[in-house]
Amino acid sequence: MALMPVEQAFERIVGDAEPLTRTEPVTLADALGRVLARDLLALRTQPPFAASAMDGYALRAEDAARAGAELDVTGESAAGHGFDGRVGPGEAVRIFTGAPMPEGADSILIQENAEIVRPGRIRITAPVEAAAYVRPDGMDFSFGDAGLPAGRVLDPTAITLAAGMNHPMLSVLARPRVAILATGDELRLPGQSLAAGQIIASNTFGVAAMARRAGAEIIDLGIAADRMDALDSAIDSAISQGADILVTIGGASVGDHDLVQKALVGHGMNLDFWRIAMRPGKPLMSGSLGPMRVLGLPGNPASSMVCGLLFLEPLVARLAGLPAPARLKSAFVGRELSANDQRQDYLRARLDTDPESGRLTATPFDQQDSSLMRLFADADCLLIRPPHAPAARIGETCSVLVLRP
Ligand SMILES: Nc1nc2c(c(=O)[nH]1)N[C@H]1C(S)=C(S)[C@@H](COP(=O)(O)OP(=O)(O)OC[C@H]3O[C@@H](n4cnc5c(N)ncnc54)[C@H](O)[C@@H]3O)O[C@H]1N2
Ligand code: MOO
Repeated sequence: MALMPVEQAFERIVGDAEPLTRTEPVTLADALGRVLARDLLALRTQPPFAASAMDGYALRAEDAARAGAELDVTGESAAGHGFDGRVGPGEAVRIFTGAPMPEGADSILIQENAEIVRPGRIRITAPVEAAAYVRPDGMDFSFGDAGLPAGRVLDPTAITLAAGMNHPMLSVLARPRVAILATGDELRLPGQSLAAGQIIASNTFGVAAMARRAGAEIIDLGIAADRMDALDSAIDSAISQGADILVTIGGASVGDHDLVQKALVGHGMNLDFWRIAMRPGKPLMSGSLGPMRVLGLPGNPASSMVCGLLFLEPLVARLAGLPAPARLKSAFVGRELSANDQRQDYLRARLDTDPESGRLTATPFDQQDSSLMRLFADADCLLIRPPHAPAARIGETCSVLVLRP
């Protein structure tokens, strides 16, 4: 199989992906970042009564058209405790923000424009305009009004509106279920003691974090040894737990112990493509096993991270109904670069921002071996070198993927 160009691979993996149709109820407290599954209508009217927007006096504007007019204060209306009587000519009712307008009153005199002549009597120091500081009922929304559309990502303002419309629970799209399987006889978990030749299965944690950040729920399948029976039972487990995506890590290349593809094909996986024209990440594999999508990431830590950023993150976001982070930016090249071969390079690089112009300069690190994770954690971006790009000089324009947008 020829190496698949990166853009084509993206189209094959992400192009036709649609948000999941499964839904689940969540409380308002758990709604942050979730995606509304149905249009949300108001279950009440807000405000449910004409209300004062200020602390002051409720009165009839015709009694307060000139400074110097005096009025009798006949009662009080506070939020939660309205005034039962009626405001008649020459009368006012003490009122507070959010309190119901008493009957007969049509306007609010703010208290800064009132002098207390004596208890129960005020003088107006500035004329009051008709309807001043009155919020009519339903000013925000009325029962049955459209509040939030299906597909809306629930951020703090949307959650406040949903609560105000009297929805204690919200129906949201289910999170895509991403099963993650590390493969390799050499792998142990962080904290376990290591025998000679063993290393830590570190990638799974980063790939899981990446998927969760993009909106996934994680199914941790642990580590499978490089044996068909171990791989078979892990694949069975992903299927039985209803994974939407199975991500395998390692065993994707051409070595004698790289059995992942064989095990998946044995389960009936439809292999879409294997091997892609990029560096790092060449042995990337994509396929489907029934309704479950399968992404086989290479084992090298930098390779799995780059493949995760390019393909897993946008796929998860798409299935979750969430926008993928905008990572692509333009920058200047910070060091000379040699001509590229047929694989699209993603070079771990430092990104400097000119404090005055805001211009970005990306300077790739000297070392780019795909096993180096310390450098990756130091990097701010990945500088993209297209296939067959000629040598680049300092100051040329390039594209970068920012790692912390
Ligand atoms: N003859 C060839 N050899 C290799 C080729 C090739 O085309 N011809 N491709 C190379 C490329 S490119 C990559 S990338 C690697 C990827 O190989 P695999 O996906 O089969 O990965 P493994 O061999 O299982 O592991 C590679 C490396 O990464 C370590 N590893 C594996 N899993 C994890 C994990 N979960 N956390 C941390 N580290 C992990 C593993 O111990 C190896 O050191 O193949 C090249 N070879
Ligand atoms: O693609 Mo491998 O990821 O170059 O090391």
